[in-house]
Amino acid sequence: MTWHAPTADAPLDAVVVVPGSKSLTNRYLVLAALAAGPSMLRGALASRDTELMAAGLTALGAQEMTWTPQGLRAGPLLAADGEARVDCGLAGTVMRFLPPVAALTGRTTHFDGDPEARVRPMGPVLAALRTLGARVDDGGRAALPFTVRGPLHGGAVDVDASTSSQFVSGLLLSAAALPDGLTVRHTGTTLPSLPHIAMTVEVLHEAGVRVDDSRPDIWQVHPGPVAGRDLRVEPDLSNAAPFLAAALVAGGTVRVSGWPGRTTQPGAMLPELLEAMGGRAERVGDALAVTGTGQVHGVDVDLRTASELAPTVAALAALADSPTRLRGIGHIRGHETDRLTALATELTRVGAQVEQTSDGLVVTPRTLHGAVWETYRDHRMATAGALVGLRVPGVEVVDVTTTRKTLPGFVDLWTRMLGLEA
Ligand SMILES: O=C(O)C1=C[C@@H](OP(=O)(O)O)[C@@H](O)[C@H](O)C1
Ligand SMILES: C=C(OP(=O)(O)O)C(=O)O
Repeated sequence: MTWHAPTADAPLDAVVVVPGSKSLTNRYLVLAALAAGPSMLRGALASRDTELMAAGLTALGAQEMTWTPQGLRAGPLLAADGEARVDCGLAGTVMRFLPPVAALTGRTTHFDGDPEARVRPMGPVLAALRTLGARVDDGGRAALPFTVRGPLHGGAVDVDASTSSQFVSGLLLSAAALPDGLTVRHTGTTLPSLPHIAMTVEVLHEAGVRVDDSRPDIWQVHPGPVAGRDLRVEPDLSNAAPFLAAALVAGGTVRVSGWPGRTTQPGAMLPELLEAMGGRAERVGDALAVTGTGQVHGVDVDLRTASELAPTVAALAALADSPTRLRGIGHIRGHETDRLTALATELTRVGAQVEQTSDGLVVTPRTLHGAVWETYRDHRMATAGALVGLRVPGVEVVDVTTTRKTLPGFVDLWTRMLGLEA
């Protein structure tokens, strides 16, 4: 089934309310399960990735995971017997954050996920768990499916997180529950997505956990209780990206409400990035408003701290008036799909000239034409196709419902932004 991406036939004038952040919701859920008392996550994201996280924590013994109109009520883990099973779907946060939690419970836990998840990198997490005393059976594949059994002792562990910052975040999130705490040292030459590690440190601090991150590439989590919390989840700024980018393509203004004044989300980079590509970004009340003219400029940008934005920026680049170079994102070959190949293939199919480099893409705009846009079960490939379709008639996005990974209401929000009936 394909979705006919609508073109924008007039400048935009829209307010978009984007649901809660996937990265924050799933961190808060893990900490809620490790806390001593109940938590309430107001504005939590309800999507496939967060539902899988809640279900995984329930399988591991979480007392409560209840969606209410106000948000998600989450209760701590209780001791439970027997073997547990966790379905990771295609969620990096579930497959990297839950194995340490499973090891803490001492139960044998079987992890698996979608076929596409079985090629996502897991080796450094599994090696770290073994170093810390857990038994891991992965059949030598260093990938899903695998079985984990605790106990887990703390201390210190080295991890090469050059293919995903989530290896570090996953270990840190569980570390306060270890009797000795845990010091994690990154040993690789590059480290992507530093803001996501800062996000992990920040949510730990907010839950009363002491973390020392004063040395580069080393994080020390002290043992201690995790506080149950009543909190509000920020909107997902990475999901806001294609909507704000739409203003550059179609002209007019798109406002995303509830934009945080300060945030660890990589979407913090969007105002500067969209300005470099030809927009104007300003705060209006609690919103970020982006205004465009319909003319998009190419950029040369290192996206290693914000690689989730790469599909949006690559789609914009194909509609620009000059070439774009994206750097620092070799690791996104291990995201939901090999995103460098997927973006190069689909942008080439609609007529752009795209070269893959070792750590990114060079996109040279050409006259584009409609085509079937494959999405490879990748939510951000679907939203990138929608963005190209704003300008290019006849873009047919395959399996647009893949957006339910983090944004189940995508098609509704997109058509409403265009002033069309949802
Ligand atoms: O910790 C997180 O919530 C995330 C970290 C990043 O992963 P990588 O470091 O693998 O890019 C990001 O791309 C992903 O979407 C979410
Ligand atoms: C890379 C992403 O997801 P995940 O959390 O599955 O790694 C993403 O959402 O762009």
